[in-house]
Amino acid sequence: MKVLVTGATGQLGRALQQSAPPDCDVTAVDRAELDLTDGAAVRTFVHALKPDLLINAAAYTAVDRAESEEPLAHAVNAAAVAAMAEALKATSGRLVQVSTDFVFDGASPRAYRPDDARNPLSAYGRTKAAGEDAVGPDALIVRTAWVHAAGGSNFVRTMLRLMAERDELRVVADQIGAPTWASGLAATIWGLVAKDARGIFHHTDAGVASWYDFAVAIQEEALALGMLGRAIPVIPIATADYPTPARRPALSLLDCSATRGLLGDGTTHWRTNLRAMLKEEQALG
Ligand SMILES: NC(=O)C1=CN([C@@H]2O[C@H](COP(=O)(O)OP(=O)(O)OC[C@H]3O[C@@H](n4cnc5c(N)ncnc54)[C@H](OP(=O)(O)O)[C@@H]3O)[C@@H](O)[C@H]2O)C=CC1
Ligand SMILES: Cc1cn([C@H]2C[C@H](O)[C@@H](COP(=O)(O)OP(=O)(O)O[C@H]3O[C@@H](C)C(=O)[C@@H](O)[C@H]3O)O2)c(=O)[nH]c1=O
Ligand SMILES: [Mg+2]
Repeated sequence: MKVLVTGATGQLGRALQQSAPPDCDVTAVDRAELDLTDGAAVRTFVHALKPDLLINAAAYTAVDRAESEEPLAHAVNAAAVAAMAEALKATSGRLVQVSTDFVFDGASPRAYRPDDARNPLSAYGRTKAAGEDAVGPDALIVRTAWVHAAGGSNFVRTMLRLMAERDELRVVADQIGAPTWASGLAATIWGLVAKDARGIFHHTDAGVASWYDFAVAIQEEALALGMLGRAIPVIPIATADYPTPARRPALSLLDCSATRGLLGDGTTHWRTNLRAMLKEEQALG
């Protein structure tokens, strides 16, 4: 099977390349090879390669910056997806689109199911919701949340940097979600592809955390691995005390039971995967 992966240098793009099944012939493209803001280039590329499958792991992921760059975020997160869908319709290829918990408003008292109503609070969330709407009838959409990978741009590496630089950290304790290791997400995407799944599926690591809980765990695990020299106080705060340009959901857990049911497997707790990610991060040096 011929597979095109976009976002080759991103967290998920890398993980997808590392875990591609042997029967998949993967072409992975970065921004220099295919700029997603150029819709004509996207269509031309797909028409030339004629992939059986396109996994779109590229996205504009700077949540706060998107508030002042929504047209650019929309071009990458939605218009490019429409161009992919249009070209794949002509070449009879399938599309896998990756989306986010930030399409929800976080006001639900329970974990979001795939068919729950969306109500994004941020420009990033709006552009990702528009991307979901652009995929065409036969696509697979995989929503995930709080993704991290060694070497990537993520909360874990931000915390490691700040914990080395500062004498204390204040982290919001009233935004609840589920951290997710890119490697497990990639395995789930390949598993859903193998099952020829269509429609919307959810994948996060098992368990629940606030960003504050996540930060505390990051410090504890990094200290245990010798990645930090000393412990600093990590102080739980309210969202109101950490103003950001983008609004974020308060409770954005994703109900992953349909995915687990289809794949017949379980997920690993986020803390176990955090430890695995940190070991890889340490090995990168
Ligand atoms: N990170 C997270 O916490 C979450 C991510 N998601 C979704 O998962 C998917 C994968 O995210 P993740 O791997 O973490 O994201 P990353 O930010 O790690 O990677 C995004 C990739 O997209 C590329 N990209 C951005 N703009 C363009 C462009 N104009 N043309 C071509 N490539 C471009 C980036 O290239 P470059 O390096 O050159 O900028 C980068 O390789 C995305 O759909 C994201 O929305 C969902 C939930 C949580
Ligand atoms: C650095 C820092 C952040 N925070 C807060 C801000 C925010 O509410 C929360 C997380 O911050 P970040 O900016 O790292 O996370 P953010 O980039 O918003 O993460 C999101 O990215 C997009 C791509 C997604 O799709 C989401 O699932 C989610 O992973 O932590 C603190 O409270 N203290 C701090 O020192
Ligand atoms: Mg971020």
